[in-house]
Amino acid sequence: MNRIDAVFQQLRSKQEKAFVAYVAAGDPSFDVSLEVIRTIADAGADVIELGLPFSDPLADGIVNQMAADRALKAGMNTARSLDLIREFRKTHETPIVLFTYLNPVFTYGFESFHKDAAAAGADGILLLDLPPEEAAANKDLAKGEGLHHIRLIAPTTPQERVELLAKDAEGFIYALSRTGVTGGHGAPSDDIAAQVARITPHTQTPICVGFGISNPEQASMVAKAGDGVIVGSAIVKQIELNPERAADAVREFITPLIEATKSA
Ligand SMILES: O=P(O)(O)OC[C@@H](O)[C@@H](O)c1c[nH]c2ccccc12
Repeated sequence: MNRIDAVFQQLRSKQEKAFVAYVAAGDPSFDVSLEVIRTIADAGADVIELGLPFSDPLADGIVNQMAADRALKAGMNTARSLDLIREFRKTHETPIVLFTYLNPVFTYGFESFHKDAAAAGADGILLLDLPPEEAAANKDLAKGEGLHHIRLIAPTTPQERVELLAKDAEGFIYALSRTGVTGGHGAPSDDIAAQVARITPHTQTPICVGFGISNPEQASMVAKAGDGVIVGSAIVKQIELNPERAADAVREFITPLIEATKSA
């Protein structure tokens, strides 16, 4: 069974919500990044969303842009990101969703990317700029390799499209708490429950909510509305601020977020 499905099945039986942590692969270096993702897993995160650094991350705010930049400067690329997963898999079973844009995947080779990502130990792929209408070939490949294709639903997604996306969803659905790019300070809008309610009747697939979540109160509010909480920029910021003790800083930061998610 895909590790993502196994985790959500367990969570469902415990009636617990998922905590999903995003970091950029290789930020600020290969070795520190490996320590960071091991620490995130040990702290109790249910899924790791790992960003493959890309030079033109159009949906990312400044914090994630700078993280990708640090990683690229440290020599990260797609192949090294897969090495990072391979190293992580020697010690940990936490599911990994690879987040990236279409461009680096095309550069690497679409088919070999899916094959190599699955072989390295990835469990899902989120290709930000691959619309579902154009995803047919990708989906076949992803399925072929046992990788789940994670889909985004935004507050601006029309209802017919929500239904289309929900019907074919795999692993979990990524519901954006609001429009715009990642990071940002505004609290996620309080109609998150309404957002989730737009999707729930059309799928059995768990719905996780992300964008702009940075403190335990928000995590708790979001965990009550959906099946999981996704936090990115606020974690990445800890790495930016504490390059010398990145893993410890990340652990200290996410522990209360995970507690808030689990007790929601
Ligand atoms: O950073 P935030 O606001 O906590 O949002 C999650 C996010 O970082 C992560 O899921 C992500 C990184 N890059 C993205 C681009 C688009 C959508 C989502 C993402």
